[in-house]
Amino acid sequence: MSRFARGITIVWVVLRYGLDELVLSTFRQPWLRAVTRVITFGRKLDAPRGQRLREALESLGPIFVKFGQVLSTRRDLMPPDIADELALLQDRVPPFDPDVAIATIERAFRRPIGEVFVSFDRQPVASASIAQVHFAVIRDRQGHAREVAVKVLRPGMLPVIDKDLALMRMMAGWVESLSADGKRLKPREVVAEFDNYLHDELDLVREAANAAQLRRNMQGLDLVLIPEVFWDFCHAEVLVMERMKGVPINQVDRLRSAGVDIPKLARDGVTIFFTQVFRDGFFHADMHPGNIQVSLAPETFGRYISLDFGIVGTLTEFDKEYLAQNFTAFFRRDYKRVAELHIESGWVPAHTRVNELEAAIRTVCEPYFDRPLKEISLGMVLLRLFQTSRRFQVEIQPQLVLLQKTLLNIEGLGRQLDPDLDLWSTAKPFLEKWMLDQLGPQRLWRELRAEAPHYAKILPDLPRLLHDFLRQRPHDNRVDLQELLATQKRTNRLLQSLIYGGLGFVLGLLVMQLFVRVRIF
Ligand SMILES: Nc1ncnc2c1ncn2[C@@H]1O[C@H](COP(=O)(O)OP(=O)(O)OP(=O)(O)O)[C@@H](O)[C@H]1O
Repeated sequence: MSRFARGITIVWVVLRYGLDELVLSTFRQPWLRAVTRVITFGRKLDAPRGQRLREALESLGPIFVKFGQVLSTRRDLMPPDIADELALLQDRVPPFDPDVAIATIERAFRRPIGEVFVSFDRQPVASASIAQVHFAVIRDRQGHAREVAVKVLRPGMLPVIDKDLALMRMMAGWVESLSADGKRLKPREVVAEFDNYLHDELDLVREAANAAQLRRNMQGLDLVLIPEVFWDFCHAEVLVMERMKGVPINQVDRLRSAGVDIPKLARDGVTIFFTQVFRDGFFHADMHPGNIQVSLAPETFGRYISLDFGIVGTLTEFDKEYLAQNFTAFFRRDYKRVAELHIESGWVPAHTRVNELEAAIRTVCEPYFDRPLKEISLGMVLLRLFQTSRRFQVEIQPQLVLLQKTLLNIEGLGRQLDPDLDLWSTAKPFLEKWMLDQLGPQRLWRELRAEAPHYAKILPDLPRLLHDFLRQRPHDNRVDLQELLATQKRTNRLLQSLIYGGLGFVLGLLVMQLFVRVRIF
């Protein structure tokens, strides 16, 4: 379909489902509203607006469905009724022909399928808009037969995606320029984010790399299994990984009757997530129940199995600091500190008044303390904080929005498993440890260690640099020598004060840690 015809289809769907009503009331051009009312005269719009939007996206095809799914997670931008309805969107599409999957694999590896795999199941186990999964058997480097899951990209997706994205960008531009409310919703920014997200999903090597990194990070925690990636069998369009065998996490009765400790499972989920966020700064950000299973195998009984690594979040030290400081200030009900943190970070425009921001934050946060601490949802706190900050023109970083969304998923999942889950006492040790880590001597030691390779590189050059320096000086060696001795004395004094100062600093930190431990929580 040409772009023009696709554009017409979209306009027709918009009118048919009454989506114009969602934005028209805010359109600045009264004539446009009048024209639309004439064209759509007699139209019946009984269903609620969220449902109409969901049905319209479904009728526009899988890329729009994915867009709706992504939008549903942006609760900081959407009214709740629309976000709830969009969350119902299912990325279910009929599987594509296995011969097409086989052709993609053969093209990727330039070998017939029989030479790539020992065996290959033609029947897919799952099929979504971007990819489908087949089970197969490979022979690994050691010659052992290994059961694998093979993810194959749906062919010809790139042009479809690019065409739909171009139309979405155009529509976003219209909404932004025609509607008074348009700028606040930042439609062009949302589409640009979606563009990144889709293009990332089209590169399975990227997903494989995410899986490998998470697997490495999670080793030793003994709470979660991540499939091994078989790099010899990976390509941008094909991902081959260890086949995992578990029970989907939403089959709680089955898990319970198999003897899984469900409250522990709930706590483990929170522990895994906080370890990923606060220890590694690298977290699985697509934690919906379809991507989580539980192992019942004797040697890994009760451990999580994580699947689908298309979306991960990365946090910088700055992001982690923002989160930890805000959470701790929040739990101390120190809203002034929360406001100051936003201003110190430079995210709020300079003219913002701290007390106004503080009052707004107090208004959204205080109602949470009406309930027991263990029931407070950190995801919700963050969401409210972001919504408030937006009113003060704070740009919230996408990785923090991703984190907030995942936090809501994890908490939702945890509470589903165990309604008595004490989120705060599970999360607290992580924040505590992280704060101590940031303030304590570990940080100094870590930073010195990080700089060590740099010193190792410049130290051998020092004699030469000194020699070069002296050669450039006039040839009055006596003066040079005196100067050098004076400099050396100064350096010695400086070194002495540095050592004493450093010792004092480390001691100070140790003492401070004791106070911090008492004061923060
Ligand atoms: N390593 C694996 N071992 C066993 N089954 C797997 C594995 N990877 C994927 N699957 C199966 O395939 C399904 C889809 O996988 P995945 O979620 O990675 O695909 P997707 O195309 O990203 O789907 P969606 O976008 O709907 O999440 C999983 O729910 C699971 O049933």
